[in-house]
Amino acid sequence: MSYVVKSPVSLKASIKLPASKSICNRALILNALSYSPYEIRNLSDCDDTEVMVKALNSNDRDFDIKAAGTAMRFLTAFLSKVVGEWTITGTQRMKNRPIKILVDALNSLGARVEYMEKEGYPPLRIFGSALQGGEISLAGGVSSQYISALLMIAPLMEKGLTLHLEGAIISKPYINLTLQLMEQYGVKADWSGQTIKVRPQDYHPIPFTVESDWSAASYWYSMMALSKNAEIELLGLFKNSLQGDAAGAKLFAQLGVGTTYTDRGVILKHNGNRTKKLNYNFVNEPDLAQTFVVTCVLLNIPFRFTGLQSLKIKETDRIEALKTELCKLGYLLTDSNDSILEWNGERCEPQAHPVIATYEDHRMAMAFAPVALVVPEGIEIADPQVVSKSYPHFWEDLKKAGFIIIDNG
Ligand SMILES: O=C(O)C1=C[C@@H](OP(=O)(O)O)[C@@H](O)[C@H](O)C1
Ligand SMILES: C=C(OP(=O)(O)O)C(=O)O
Repeated sequence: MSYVVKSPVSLKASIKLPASKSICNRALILNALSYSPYEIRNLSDCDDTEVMVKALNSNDRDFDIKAAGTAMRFLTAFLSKVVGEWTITGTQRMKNRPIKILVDALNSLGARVEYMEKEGYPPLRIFGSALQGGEISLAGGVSSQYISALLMIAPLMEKGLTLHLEGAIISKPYINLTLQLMEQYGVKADWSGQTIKVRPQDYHPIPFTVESDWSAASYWYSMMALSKNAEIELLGLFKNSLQGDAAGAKLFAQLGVGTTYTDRGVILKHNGNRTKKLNYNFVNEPDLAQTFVVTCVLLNIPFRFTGLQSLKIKETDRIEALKTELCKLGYLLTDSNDSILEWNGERCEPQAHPVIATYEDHRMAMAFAPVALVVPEGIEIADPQVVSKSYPHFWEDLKKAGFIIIDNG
């Protein structure tokens, strides 16, 4: 299946963005750990949140969390402290996304988690029991989700938890997000340098409403950056967001998009600024990298993006995927050190009728959709349904904004 996406005559939209799946999936765990009587408001209907809701509400012992990294990591930790025997699996790709650092950590804190197939990867068999906790060291440079997963169950461990993070810490804002939400549910932690400490404490339930997703907002910022005339309002976003990807607004100011905050969201306007080259370290906002790579080449702005080391173990190897798909459009990117992606303006022969492959990665589909604004015949995107991982209504929202979307079967 593929969609051909064509530019609107004029791009005008007021969009209710999906709720942040990162916040939803933390709030679901914290609601469960606090035995909350409250239903979370504005919960996303995206796949990654639906698999969490289903797992937490079911009487099953075997869970399939599909492609959701957060659900795999958070539930592995959560289930290891719920008495019983559980299994957890996911898509073929999930079976190749590493989880050893988390499993080793849990096992040394008193849990029993075993591999069912390949050592170091899902699926897992989990024998849940009360956890002792204590003091451990773990690498901070592979995925922050391991750290968030441990932190959320930490106050319920007998001795609490002291985590010494080794080496560089990637995706820090997501660890902050976890700690801030834990604090809203009444649990305090201390983070100083490379060490995070959580004493034994109880969670306290609260009514909770989820903010809109700043990562999803980035695709609309990209469309604004690529349009001559556009009016875009995004609802449910806040300036003082808990989400690290809110940093995208500042970065897009260098690509010509200004942000005005209102009491119901943001309004995007052209600000007349456009940098000649963009250098940025995405270590804190890895999910924004694809948006900026595609937007920059289309604006003819050379870039050097560093801090991309986690992109290789996400929904797909995003560095390879970006290079391959942009080559189809005539842009030659180079990568180095497994963590740097650059474009110095080099071009290659574009394909006559490119079809953008999406590699089961929602962000490949969404980052490439704005290409429609610069290519008169539009852009064909394969397997467009992948967006349901985080933004199920993405294509409907594009239609509302005036895009023409043709289902090519
Ligand atoms: O904790 C989270 O909600 C997330 C953390 C990040 O992953 P890594 O920590 O693996 O970089 C991010 O890429 C992912 O989309 C969501
Ligand atoms: C990396 C992502 O998700 P996850 O790791 O939770 O599967 C993402 O949404 O870009």
